[in-house]
Amino acid sequence: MLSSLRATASRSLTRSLASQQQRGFKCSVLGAAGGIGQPLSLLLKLNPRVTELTCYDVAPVTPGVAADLSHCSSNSKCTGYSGEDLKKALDGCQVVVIPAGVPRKPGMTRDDLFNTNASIVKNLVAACAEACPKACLLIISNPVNSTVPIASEVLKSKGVYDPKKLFGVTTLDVVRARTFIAQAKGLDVNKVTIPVIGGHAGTTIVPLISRAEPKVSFPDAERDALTNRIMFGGDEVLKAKAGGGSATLSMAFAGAEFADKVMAALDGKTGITECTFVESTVTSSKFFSSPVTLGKNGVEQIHGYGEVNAYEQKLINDMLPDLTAQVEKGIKWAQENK
Ligand SMILES: NC(=O)C1=CN([C@@H]2O[C@H](COP(=O)(O)OP(=O)(O)OC[C@H]3O[C@@H](n4cnc5c(N)ncnc54)[C@H](O)[C@@H]3O)[C@@H](O)[C@H]2O)C=CC1
Ligand SMILES: O=C([O-])CC(=O)C(=O)O
Repeated sequence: MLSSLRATASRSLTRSLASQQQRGFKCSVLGAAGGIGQPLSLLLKLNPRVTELTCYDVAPVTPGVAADLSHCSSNSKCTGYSGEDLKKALDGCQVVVIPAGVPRKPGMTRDDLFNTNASIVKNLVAACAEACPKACLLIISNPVNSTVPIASEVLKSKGVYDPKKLFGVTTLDVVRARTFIAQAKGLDVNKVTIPVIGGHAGTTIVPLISRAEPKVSFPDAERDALTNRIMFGGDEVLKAKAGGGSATLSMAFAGAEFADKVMAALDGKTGITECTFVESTVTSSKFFSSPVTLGKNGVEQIHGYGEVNAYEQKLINDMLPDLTAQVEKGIKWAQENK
């Protein structure tokens, strides 16, 4: 009798421990040998939600990058692929993060990258459509305002577009806003939240400082300077690197953070809301970044940007034509380059 009670108790303990266990994810980084790709792959290799990581890049060093990562003593397998082996890297992936493509040089806008990066993103997303059509795709390659619409068109043409699973990664804008506000007000950065909406290029990046938590306020000149610094944070790094590339380490941090949130939500964790650039009806732009609740199937609910002050509303109104044009440029290019 006692031993049967013990067996029942042990079975129920095992079941309850199993239910607490995290689901494991197979992830891929495309562009994994690059300035963002390498530190991003490292952070994903160390993420306990990741059980398998594949690294793909056109650079022949990529299997070596993966061999290097595979020696890290975390509970995930890591393999590397280059050249023709893209589909092998993507096979069975649930999450694919794409930082492949050329970065800016000083004096360039993100839109100047369009001609090169549009076809890189198109080809990589086409391979995802064939090898892992149900994966969540997290696009980092610039210009995000156009590459995400391009990705949507490619997925549509392959008959596998699920708008709930396509994300433009705008997390770096939020990371910068949190950091700069925490520095300005002497706050713990881990307790600062702020929505940053719109797109991911210059003035299309709109931080809603009036909605930061904890509440903060600035004299107008300081608010203007802070807003400008968040909008042009990428240029600050570009200038500081003086021809040596754009933001890589902070982007890897932001990309790994966003990928972790997506995986946590896929795994059933509730209440995760992040700003991300998705197909949207919040404004007249077909794609827009606003707070999005993530769930078991990717996007669960797209929230409006809520109440904003007159200053922020003007920033939104002023940039919407540019954002819309950049989105439409991506859609048109993809439709003409099937
Ligand atoms: N969304 C965001 O917030 C941010 C986006 N970016 C963007 O991320 C992209 C990558 O930046 P970095 O890592 O600094 O550049 P990088 O030049 O250091 O690395 C890019 C990598 O992509 C690889 N690549 C090129 N074509 C490829 C293809 N067809 N398939 C697979 N891999 C390919 C290259 O071999 C290289 O290793 C740029 O477009 C940059 O503008 C950068 C920072 C922030
Ligand atoms: O500025 C760039 O070109 C890279 C980028 O998107 C950023 O750092 O926000």
